[in-house]
Amino acid sequence: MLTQALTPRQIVAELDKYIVGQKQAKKSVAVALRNRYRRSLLPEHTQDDIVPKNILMIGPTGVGKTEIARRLAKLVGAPFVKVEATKFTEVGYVGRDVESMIRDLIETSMRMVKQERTEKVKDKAEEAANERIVHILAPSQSKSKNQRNPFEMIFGNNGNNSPEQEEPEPDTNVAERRRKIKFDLLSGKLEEDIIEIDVEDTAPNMMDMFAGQGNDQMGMNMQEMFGSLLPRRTKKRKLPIKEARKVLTQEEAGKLIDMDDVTQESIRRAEQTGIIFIDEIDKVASQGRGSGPDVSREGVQRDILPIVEGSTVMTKYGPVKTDYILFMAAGAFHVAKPSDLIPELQGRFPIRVELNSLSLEEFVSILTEPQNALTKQYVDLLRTENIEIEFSDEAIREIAKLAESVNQNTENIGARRLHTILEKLLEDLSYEAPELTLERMVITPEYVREKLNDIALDRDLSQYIL
Ligand SMILES: Nc1ncnc2c1ncn2[C@@H]1O[C@H](COP(=O)(O)OP(=O)(O)OP(=O)(O)O)[C@@H](O)[C@H]1O
Repeated sequence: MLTQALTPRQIVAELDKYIVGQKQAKKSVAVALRNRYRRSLLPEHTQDDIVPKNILMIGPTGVGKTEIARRLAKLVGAPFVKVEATKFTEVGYVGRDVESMIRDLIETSMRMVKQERTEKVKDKAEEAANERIVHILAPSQSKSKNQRNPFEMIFGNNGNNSPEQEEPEPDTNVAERRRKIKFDLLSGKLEEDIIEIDVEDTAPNMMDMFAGQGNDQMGMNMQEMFGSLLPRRTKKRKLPIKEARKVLTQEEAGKLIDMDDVTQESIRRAEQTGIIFIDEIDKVASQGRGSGPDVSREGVQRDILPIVEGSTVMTKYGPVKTDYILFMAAGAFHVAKPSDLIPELQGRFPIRVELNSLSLEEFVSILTEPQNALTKQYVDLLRTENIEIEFSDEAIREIAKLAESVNQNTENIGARRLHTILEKLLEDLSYEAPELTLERMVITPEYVREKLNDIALDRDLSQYIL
């Protein structure tokens, strides 16, 4: 993929568009990604000797760890999943469940590839869908007049094809009618007309009901395994033509896409470019040779280890090798230290980066600079109600200060605090917007104080509201 050829500097520049600060972390992930590209240029036998160097991100909550990983994946079109390591310590989880992260990755990969392929055949599929609509609106006379024997349709009629048994050509009237309908259809005249179509029935069937839970854990599914042997069930639905076209286009696209190819490409992409983000890894680090919870925490690390070291996981799409998947683990490490992880796992995450707590200045930048900055989002949303809001620079500073002080006085949740504060700040305006007649509104520091001071200064209140 072309974007993989981005230089580390270009990758950092791309990340800068969305994430404020955290220079070191951006650099490290950029290098890890570039190394992957470098590896792909090497001869195959050398490639196999080079394993990706996984990254351990250390930093408090809400400072951009997940955001960096997610943006990186998006940048290069890599399948991405995030899991919480603590999930595997929950009651009911057993060792093999850690493999679900690979199954989730392959599902993500399948979805991406399927979507891309669907996009490619979209025009053709829509054409076929239109053709089907025309045939439904103007069925051929032969079928409607003398329905063929269904057995004959399935088994043929042993070559006894006498001329009168052959399906007559649709007569010129039908052809003419179809031509006219097609013209109306394509010029958009029929969009609201109701039409009845046969759609595939996706409701669970008896096979699935008998299959129970066990198969699900293997990532298997009876319908998928035997689906092709069973007759496809359809049901009739009445829809406006514009909706029916969407359904039929999906179906037609499905016929045009080579699913074996999609599966192979998805596996390749997950294996070679996949990124798995394992959050809260510090929560499964154990201190001292404990018993009870410590044992289970160490157990989770031991379960994760083979996946990170490189192994093969069975999925319903086939075996998936984990050797070249890029793993990023993250944690606050307030109590446990990276050295409390089992040594083998420490060795698999040789790149360590620290992410800093965000400063007041950084809060100001987060509010205004990223392409999807929070204040821009609210401006866009309220514009749909014909209200142009504008945040004065001082108001932004006031919001940032409030966020910082609430973080200090309650729990420090980093930039996430900006989300809750802004939501509260604009709550009344968002509620009243449809009835307001103003066209422009400037959010001033006074407005911020008026809306938020009472809550922000009251520790108990802000714990619940902000
Ligand atoms: N440096 C940053 N620049 C821009 N936005 C940020 C930054 N840090 C955090 N955010 C915003 O805060 C939200 C939470 O950040 P993120 O999910 O990256 O937290 P995290 O560090 O991974 O914490 P956790 O480990 O608790 O998930 C994101 O949705 C993002 O919008």
